[in-house]
Amino acid sequence: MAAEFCRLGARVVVCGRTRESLDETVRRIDGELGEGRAFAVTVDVRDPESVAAMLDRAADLLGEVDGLVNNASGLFPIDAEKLTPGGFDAVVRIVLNGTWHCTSELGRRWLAAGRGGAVVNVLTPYAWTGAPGIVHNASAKGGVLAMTRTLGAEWAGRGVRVNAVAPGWMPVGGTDFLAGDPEIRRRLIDAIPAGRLLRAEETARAAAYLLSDDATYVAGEVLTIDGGHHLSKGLYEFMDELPGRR
Ligand SMILES: CCC/C=C/C(=O)SCCNC(=O)CCNC(=O)[C@H](O)C(C)(C)COP(=O)([O-])OP(=O)([O-])OC[C@H]1O[C@@H](n2cnc3c(N)ncnc32)[C@H](O)[C@@H]1OP(=O)([O-])[O-]
Ligand SMILES: NC(=O)C1=CN([C@@H]2O[C@H](COP(=O)(O)OP(=O)(O)OC[C@H]3O[C@@H](n4cnc5c(N)ncnc54)[C@H](OP(=O)(O)O)[C@@H]3O)[C@@H](O)[C@H]2O)C=CC1
Repeated sequence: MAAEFCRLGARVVVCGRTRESLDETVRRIDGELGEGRAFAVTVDVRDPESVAAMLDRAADLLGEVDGLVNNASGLFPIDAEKLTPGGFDAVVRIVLNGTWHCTSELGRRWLAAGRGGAVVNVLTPYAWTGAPGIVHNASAKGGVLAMTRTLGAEWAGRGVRVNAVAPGWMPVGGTDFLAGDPEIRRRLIDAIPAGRLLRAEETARAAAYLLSDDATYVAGEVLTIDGGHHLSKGLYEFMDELPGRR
């Protein structure tokens, strides 16, 4: 996502807890586009003080911070009845609390300065469909959906826009196992009306639209990019088999 933003002309601070992976991302962007577009700053989004320090550093590096993408997440598949309080908390603190810490800290700064800005939260369609097997992450993403709509309305009149993208399956990061398992990949693709998996650059482009001035009248909205997957064939999957189809 950072690389695609830079290709579109942005200057970007990439954040996370692991210095090496941030530096690797910056190195890749430097190699493609030249130095000075991307910078690495470590942060733990669960810690408000770490978030404030990250935003101070981002402002030093960029001059002004115009946008924020809340992308950090974590999950492990588990039956709901086996999930401990600590396990639920661990995921909610990254996804829901982390999104709040970053958004509230930067939103306050923008409002105090009397200037606008744009936030894009990274959701998934299961924020509203639910996702058996990952109740912690689905609950947290559902919370971020409510936060997106609430702040989208609360801050729209003061130039701070809060929106979200909801990507379908991308064989990257937490789901890169998809690329290596032909059977899972085939079953997924079969269920997606668009007939293929999502490319990471497509998510980045959708987020870039919401961050851009082309979206100044878009507030509290969720842009779903899943090839129709969550709509899918639903209750009527059998319709494909009826005479006259295909
Ligand atoms: C699906 C499509 C969408 C995709 C989205 C993504 O890709 S998102 C990105 C995907 N990528 C990633 O998620 C990155 C890799 N994932 C992670 O690093 C972890 O999953 C994490 C997010 C929980 C880390 O949080 P942490 O460092 O704070 O963890 P900790 O070790 O300190 O444990 C805290 C609590 O959690 C419990 N617990 C932990 N693991 C398991 C488990 N497997 N089983 C059961 N329980 C588990 C542990 O027992 C403890 O609870 P207790 O005993 O105190 O009640
Ligand atoms: N992959 C997919 O198919 C889909 C992904 N999504 C969403 O896209 C986003 C990215 O997912 P993906 O790239 O797959 O996952 P990754 O696991 O690759 O990325 C998660 C990122 O979050 C960072 N992170 C985790 N915890 C923290 C923390 N406490 N503070 C700061 N950063 C943290 C990780 O860096 P580090 O560990 O170094 O801190 C890592 O860079 C997520 O919000 C996910 O829910 C949505 C739909 C589908």
